[in-house]
Formats: sequence, structure tokens, C-alpha cells
Amino acid sequence: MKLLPFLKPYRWPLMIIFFLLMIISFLTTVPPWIMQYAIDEVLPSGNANWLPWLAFGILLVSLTEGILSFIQQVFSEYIGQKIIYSIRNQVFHHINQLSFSFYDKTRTGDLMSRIVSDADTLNRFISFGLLKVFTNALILIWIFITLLYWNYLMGILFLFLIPPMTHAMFVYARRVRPAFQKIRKHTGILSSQAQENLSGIEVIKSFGNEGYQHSQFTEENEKVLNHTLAANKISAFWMPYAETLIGFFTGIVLLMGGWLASMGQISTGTLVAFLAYINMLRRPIRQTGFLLNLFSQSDAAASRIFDLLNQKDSLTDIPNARNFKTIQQSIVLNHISFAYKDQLVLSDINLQIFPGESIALIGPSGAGKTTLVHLLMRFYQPTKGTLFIDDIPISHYSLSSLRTKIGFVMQDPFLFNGSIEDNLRLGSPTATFQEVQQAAKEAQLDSFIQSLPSGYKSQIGERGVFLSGGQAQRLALARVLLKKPEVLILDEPTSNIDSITDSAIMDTIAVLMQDRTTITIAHRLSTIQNATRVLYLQKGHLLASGTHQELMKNSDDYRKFVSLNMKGTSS
Ligand SMILES: Nc1ncnc2c1ncn2[C@@H]1O[C@H](COP(=O)(O)OP(=O)(O)OP(=O)(O)O)[C@@H](O)[C@H]1O
Repeated sequence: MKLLPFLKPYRWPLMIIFFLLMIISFLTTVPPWIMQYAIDEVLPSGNANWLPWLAFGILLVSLTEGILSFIQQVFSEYIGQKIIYSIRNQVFHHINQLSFSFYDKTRTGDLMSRIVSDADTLNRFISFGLLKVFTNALILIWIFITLLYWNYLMGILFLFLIPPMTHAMFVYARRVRPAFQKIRKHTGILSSQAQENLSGIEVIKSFGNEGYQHSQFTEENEKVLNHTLAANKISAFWMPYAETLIGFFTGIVLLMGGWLASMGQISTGTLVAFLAYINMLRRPIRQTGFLLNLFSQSDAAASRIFDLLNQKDSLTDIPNARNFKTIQQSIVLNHISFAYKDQLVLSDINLQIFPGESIALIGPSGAGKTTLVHLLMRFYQPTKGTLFIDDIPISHYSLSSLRTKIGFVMQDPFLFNGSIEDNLRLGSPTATFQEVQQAAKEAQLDSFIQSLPSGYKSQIGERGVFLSGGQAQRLALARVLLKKPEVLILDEPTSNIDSITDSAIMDTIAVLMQDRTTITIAHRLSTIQNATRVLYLQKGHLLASGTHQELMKNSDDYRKFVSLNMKGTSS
């Protein structure tokens, strides 16, 4: 049902497919007609000249059926693929819009398994399963109409065969569906584990943790195996059942049909044709097991995909959202509180930041510094209070204009597999090459790039593995420089790089900070000394605000924290 909106654009091609299926299924039921005619009319008359024509008729019917099936198959594959293409695109677009709270509770591998393999299952359902069900149902209807036309008693007899068939299908589906749901769930977990393991391979190897990871993976893999074997056991039940059912139907028809024939109610040819029809049910009944499996898998896959599409915690633009260009007056945090779940991480923060200020944010680990800058980027919505820019709530600005004008440098920057130039252009795809190079020069990266054989086109590998820590950090700074942000948010690097690289990076940061409103999560004494204002956060509370000198004088907590934690010589 949920698929209907996706099928709607293809209603005409789908109608054509349905029309083709009606003809194909009708043609499937034609050969027994010909047999009936041969037995009842041609053979008793002793005129064998008709037989080659009847044989040719059967051949012609099969050939036409084959050609139409080919056309229908190509058509349905095309539509199935197009539908899956748009589902995948829509899911990917939708999850990209979702806020951080969604990513906090979702595992990447699970998302990947939904986008890739669940979508594939749906494709098989649309381009194959659904059509087979239609074909089989149409064949049953055609057979029923034919039998009714020949003799109403045979039609009724045929109707009596349907309930045992549907009952078995119902029982089977009820057992097989949960089994497939479990397989899907554990496959999602398995692919999350694999994904997490591969992303963290450096940490795993450095801790010699391969054995533990392997045992975790094996444990989950075993669950997938066991659930699959259990599902297969249920599936294996279907084939013998189908054969028994056909044998039972053949016996009943022979008994009842033979009786009708002996009473002169039906001809011998009709009885033979009826038996041929029963035999023709073999394929649909056998396929039913496979189709029910596919339906159960698709049902599980569809729920997982539509679950994603129904996720509503997106931070989206309000209608007619404003374009954020520059700060004229100030950024104001008015009674801001925030909780990820139940526990408050930020409590009643009140703050005003003026254009051109250089703010340093410090505090113990877990104090809420990162959370605070995430709220400024509007990654999350405050639980209480409002954030204003120039007296306008931040939620009134479009997300894209806001994030284009805010440069965010993370402590551990993420680089993408691709060329240096691609990575530099991440936030500024339309920048000229001169601008790209200028940003690299300012980040003191240009001479290194020039020394590479492929220059700016050099590939940096997954997550930038071909670069050193310092080069990666400078590249991350350069891509923010290229964006020419209005506000700069910086999580000061603390990684263990040599002092020359370190001072080069600090020089680049100084270039970045020039003439900009800057908020730095600071780890160095020099940064807090140079800041126009320092904010000291503790357990989610803004305990102190002022210049470094003022706070050193007035706040015991601040003084203690600085002397124990800040990098660099104490003043
Ligand atoms: N995505 C999240 N989901 C749930 N809790 C979170 C999440 N991110 C952070 N927290 C919790 O919120 C609190 C504040 O975390 P935050 O990262 O803002 O602190 P921080 O001051 O930046 O710490 P650090 O200096 O160690 O980076 C911590 O107790 C942390 O466990």
C-alpha cells in the first residue's frame, strides 16, 4: 500500500503490463481447449488431417505467449528499476535532512543495508513477485471461467479446491514472515558491525582487538545463519506440500469428473482438459511458496525503508525562511537549556556575542562546550530558550544560508575520498581555481600540493589516509578559509603533531580568525589570553565570563582549571 505513491507516475505502463498479463495468462489456458477439441471432435471423426493444424495451433499460442512475456518482462524490469531508483534517491535525500538526533540513535551500517539491500528486495517484489501473483491469479480466473462455461458443476468443484490452497498459504505466511523479519534485523546489525569495524580498523589494530571484533562478528553472523536456516526449514515445507496438494486435486477431479463423464454430464475431452488444468496449477502452487517468501522479505524491507521515510525529526526551514548574510548587532542565547535525552547538558545559558568578537570557550570534559557550538550551527534544537541573530530567532533563517556563513573546524576533521581539490571545494563548489589555490596558500598547504605529481588532482584516499595529520588539518582549515565564513567556530586541535607543524597550523588559524566573529573551544593558554572574552562552562552552567585577566582575578574555579588544563606556559 505504501508503495502506491511510487507506482502512481507509472500507472499507464502498469496498465499496459496488466493488459499483457491478461492475454498471457489467457493464452496459457488455451492448449487444454485444443486438446479437448482433438479428443471430442477430431479423433472420433477419424479425420487425422486436422491434427497437424491443432499441433501448429498449440505451437503458435506458445510462441505468442513467449513473445508477449518477453515484452512484459522488459517493461516490468524497467519500471521496477525506475521505482527503486526514486525510492533510493528519496530515502537518501530524506536522511540527509534529518537532524543529528536521528544519527545519534541510528547505526550507519543499518542505514546502508536499508538503502542498498532492502531497496533491492523491493525491486524484486515489484518487477517480479507482484507480476507473478497477478499472472497466477489471472490463470486461476481463466480456468474457472472455462470450467464454468463447459459445465457449472466442474466450476463449483474447482472452487472447492481453493480453500485448502489458501489455508496452507495463510499458515505458511504466518510462520515465514517473522523468520524473515529476524533475518533482516540481524543482517542490519551485522552490516553495522562490519562498517564500524572497518572505519575503526586503526584503533582495533592498535589495541590488538581483532580477536574480540572477530568473535562479535561471528556471534552476529551465527544469528543470521540460524535465522536463515530456520526460515529455509519453513520454506522447504512448501514443495512437498504443493506436490501432495496437486496429487490430492488430481484424485478428486478424476473421481468426480469421471463420475460426471460416466453420467454423460461431460465429455472425455473435457475431463482430460480439466486434468490438464489441474496439472497447470502445479507451477502457481509451487511458486506460491517462493512468492510468499519474497512477500515476507519485501514486507520487512518495505517497513524498514518506510520507517526511514517517516522519520520526522528533521530540522527543516520554515516557509519563506530568511537568508542569513551577516551579523549586524549580535548573537543572543536567551535562557538556553538542552538535553540529549532526559539529562540536562546545558542549563539556562544567557549570552550575547557581538560581531568581530573572539570568544574562547573552556571547561572540563563533558561540560557541554561542543553541545553549545552545535546549537549555534543549529544541528540540534534547544530544549528550552531561544537563540537569536539580530533579534530574529535562528530558526527563521534558512539552514543552508546559516551553515554557508558559519565555518566549523572540527578537532578531527573528516576528509572525503577524492582529490585535494574536491575536498577543498566541499563548501564552495563554484570557487575559481585561483580562489582554491589562494586558500591553500593561506593554509600553508600550496607548496606541499605543488610537490605532488598530480598537484591539486592528487587523490587523498579514504578519510585522507594518504595525508599526514598536520596536512589533513591544514586541508580542513583551507576548505573553511575558501568558504569565507562570517562566523568561525573552531574546536582547537590538540593532536600530537610536531611543534613546527603545530605552529604552522596556529598561524593558519590566526589567518582564519582575522576580522571574524570567532568562537573557539580552546585548549591553549595563548588562545584564551588573546580572546576578547572567555566563557567558562562547568556541568552545563556558564560559570564565568570575561577577559582572561578578569577571570583569573575573580574566579577560583577558572584559575584552578586553567592552571591544571591549559596547554602552554602559565601567565
Ligand atoms: N549525541 C549525544 N547523545 C547523548 N549524549 C551526548 C551526546 N553528545 C554529548 N553527550 C553528553 O553531553 C554531555 C556534554 O558533552 P559535550 O560533548 O558537549 O561536552 P564537551 O564539553 O565538549 O566535552 P569534551 O571537552 O570532552 O569534548 C556529556 O555528558 C556527553 O556525554
